[in-house]
Amino acid sequence: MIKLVNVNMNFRGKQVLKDINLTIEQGEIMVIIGPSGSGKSTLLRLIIGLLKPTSGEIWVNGREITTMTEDELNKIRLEMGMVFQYSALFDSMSVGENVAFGLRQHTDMPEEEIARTVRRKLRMVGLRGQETAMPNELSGGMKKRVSLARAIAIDPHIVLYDEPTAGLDPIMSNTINRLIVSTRRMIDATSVVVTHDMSSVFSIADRIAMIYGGSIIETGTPEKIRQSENPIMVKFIRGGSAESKGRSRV
Ligand SMILES: Nc1ncnc2c1ncn2[C@@H]1O[C@H](COP(=O)(O)OP(=O)(O)OP(=O)(O)O)[C@@H](O)[C@H]1O
Repeated sequence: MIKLVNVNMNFRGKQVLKDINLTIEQGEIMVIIGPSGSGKSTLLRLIIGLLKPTSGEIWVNGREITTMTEDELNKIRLEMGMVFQYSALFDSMSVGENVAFGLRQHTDMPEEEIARTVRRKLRMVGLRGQETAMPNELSGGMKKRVSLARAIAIDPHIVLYDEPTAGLDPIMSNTINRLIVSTRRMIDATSVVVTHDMSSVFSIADRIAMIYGGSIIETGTPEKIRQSENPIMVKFIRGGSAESKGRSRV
């Protein structure tokens, strides 16, 4: 479970997140939406402990992380996997080495077991047998899938996704969305997904939180959000769809 209590974040005096209160239950897929610059990525970086809030508490699986040392945070991060916006694979390493990276860095798992785990995780994301491929031989969607396999290699309790379908065509976006849902089912992970892509939002979310100007203006199930009468939300849902269609043609 993830819980943010009265979280404020300022960058050089500019308030980027204002009094955020948000609870994400164990096993839930929470999708964070909001316009560009509203503070979505900042929220993810706070949850993974890359940023410390100006004030407020952040609880991850029952522990308050804002007062932790870097060593303590590194341990907590082992319970989290992150899928970065641009996949962030190591280009000089093969697919298998990318997926194995965290296991080699943070566990003393024997090589045979690492190889078995890598094989299993690649199978989960539909990339069976791609261990020796290099990232530059892969399409954007395949890179995203490798990035997901790497994020879940150490069986995290929490998976964070930053714009997982950005730049992908609608078919590959659907594949990634199905993987987000099946990953939650397979490893019972709590998932936080930041996205602009409104078609993804409604197909994967258990709940949606809308950030606007640094504040959460509405939280609820997809049905509740669809029926929202908040003019900002109504406008965003319509505009967001148009934006995601435009982007997917690129
Ligand atoms: N390290 C930083 N230093 C100063 N300002 C920052 C920093 N990180 C983010 N900001 C500012 O905080 C605001 C929110 O940024 P953030 O990246 O969280 O928004 P976002 O909702 O994820 O936007 P996008 O959808 O465009 O990725 C922006 O005005 C940004 O310029």
